[in-house]
Amino acid sequence: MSATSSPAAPSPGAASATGPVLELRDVTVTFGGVTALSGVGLAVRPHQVLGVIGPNGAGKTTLFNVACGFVTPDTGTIVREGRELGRLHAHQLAGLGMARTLQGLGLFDRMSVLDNVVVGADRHASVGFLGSLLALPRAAREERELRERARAVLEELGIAAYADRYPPSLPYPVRKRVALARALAAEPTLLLLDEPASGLSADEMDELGDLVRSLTDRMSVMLVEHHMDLVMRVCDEITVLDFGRVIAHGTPAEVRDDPAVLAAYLGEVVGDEDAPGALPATPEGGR
Ligand SMILES: Nc1ncnc2c1ncn2[C@@H]1O[C@H](COP(=O)(O)OP(=O)(O)OP(=O)(O)O)[C@@H](O)[C@H]1O
Repeated sequence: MSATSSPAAPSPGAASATGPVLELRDVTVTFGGVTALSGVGLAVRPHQVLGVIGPNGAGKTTLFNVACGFVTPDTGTIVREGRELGRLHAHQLAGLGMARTLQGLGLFDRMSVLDNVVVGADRHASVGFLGSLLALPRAAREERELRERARAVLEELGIAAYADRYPPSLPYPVRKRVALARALAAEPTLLLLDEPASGLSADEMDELGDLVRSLTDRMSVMLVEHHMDLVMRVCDEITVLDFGRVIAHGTPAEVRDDPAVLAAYLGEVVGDEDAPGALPATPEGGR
């Protein structure tokens, strides 16, 4: 199965590299006696949505954590725009132009929605927390700009009306959008999404798909996701894992028809198209 280049045209101002914005090369991860990933390679290209799928236990979460730099592989390398990454802490991601959302959302319950998103936008602040405490004029200006950027992202995601609310009072799909807004506020060039569709209705998932596609003019996206219909609809390319190995890679159409992929999912879905992992029988607007 052959890799294809992204159909999305690069736009000025986003990632300038023509090579991959993120590469995993020959990555192996073991936990005790369990091999979670074995010799895995993948590449996220500029302005592309790369999907990562696989049955339960295939290694998707481990791969996501490796891509974020939170799990150090036993062997292999992670390369961000040509630069090899070592182990990272969460606060270092933004400086690398990376942002991610997690299944657990990780919102601050005692901060307003707007403040949660401001935390994400903070990457651009140069004065920092101490400057804010001392109320330096520059800090005040940066604070204003951060809040403006955060409000703009809330508008973009259609949740500006919730700016002054607190996460615990909001429905789950709105909280998911807040988590996404926080990631986008950092203006990343690479967005890593872990199961963004979990807990969403079919309509909400469609909206999420449109939104993810709309981001590709300014960033690349790696989407780790169970919901096959979403993956098939929004991804330019898909890497399929099973038992910690890449068993297929290609366009949605190529992956959908791959016998190895069908075999890997057979035990999981048995023709139940409503199941999260079910492979749709017909293309759903695949590009
Ligand atoms: N911290 C850990 N300690 C031991 N084994 C682990 C650990 N994390 C993952 N594993 C094992 O590694 C393998 C891959 O797990 P991983 O969670 O990455 O798969 P997954 O594709 O995300 O699964 P799911 O779809 O069920 O979330 C599994 O066999 C899992 O049991």
